[in-house]
Amino acid sequence: MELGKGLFFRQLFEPVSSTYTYLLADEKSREAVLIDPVLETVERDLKLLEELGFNLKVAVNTHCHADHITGSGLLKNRLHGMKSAISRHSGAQADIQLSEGDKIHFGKQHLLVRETPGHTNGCVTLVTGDQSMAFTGDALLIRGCGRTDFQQGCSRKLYESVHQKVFTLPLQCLVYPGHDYKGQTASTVGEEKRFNPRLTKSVEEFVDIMVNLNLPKPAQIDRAIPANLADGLHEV
Ligand SMILES: N[C@@H](CCC(=O)N[C@@H](CSS)C(=O)NCC(=O)O)C(=O)O
Ligand SMILES: [Fe+2]
Repeated sequence: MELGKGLFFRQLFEPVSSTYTYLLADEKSREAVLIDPVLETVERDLKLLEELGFNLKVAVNTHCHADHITGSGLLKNRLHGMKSAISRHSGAQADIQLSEGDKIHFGKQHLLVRETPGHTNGCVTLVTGDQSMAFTGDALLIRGCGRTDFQQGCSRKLYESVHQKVFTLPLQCLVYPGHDYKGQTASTVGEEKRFNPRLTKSVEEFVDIMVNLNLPKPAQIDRAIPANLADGLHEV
């Protein structure tokens, strides 16, 4: 999809962990950013970058993932000069440690970092310069949100993050999550403010919903977290 002001955008999917990877690029300079690349789909992403003539500057992880190994480390090994990025609160290694208000530049475009802890301490939401798109990682999912029962999860913190840092964006801002398990691809801030079954509730009701989710552990958690703390380069 080519958007206004020369921003290229593509949503990519990894079916085993139901993870979305996002490719954004500046049409003119050909500089690109990948959000949440997955180890198993690195070859696909490299091929696409080469076919489209993009130069990957940064691979950014929205948080230290528990359900899949990031592709950022392998991409770094394959692409000279590319840098990895993650929140400084994540405890994970990366070339760039992100903080609230930081900008990730690619050509004339940028992504603004909004810290949205709660699913993990180091979760960030990345917002395009024109506030038309927000990449929410696992903080806000479509009609859902990230679980808060491991990795320093805190339901009250997550509720506050989403209300203060995502729901304050323009209503028409598109929401692109880190995962979807039901075949949904995107939402908007306005839709989630009206229809999200968890985050439209009071904070007390939200905490109660989250305590009672009773989700099984992600299948890959025991290998994914140690690997992702090392930028996806440590295998156990
Ligand atoms: N079954 C999947 C893991 C599903 C899961 O726990 N997803 C996380 C995001 S990945 S850390 C989550 O927060 N889910 C919230 C929800 O309400 O589903 C697997 O084995 O990988
Ligand atoms: Fe997660």
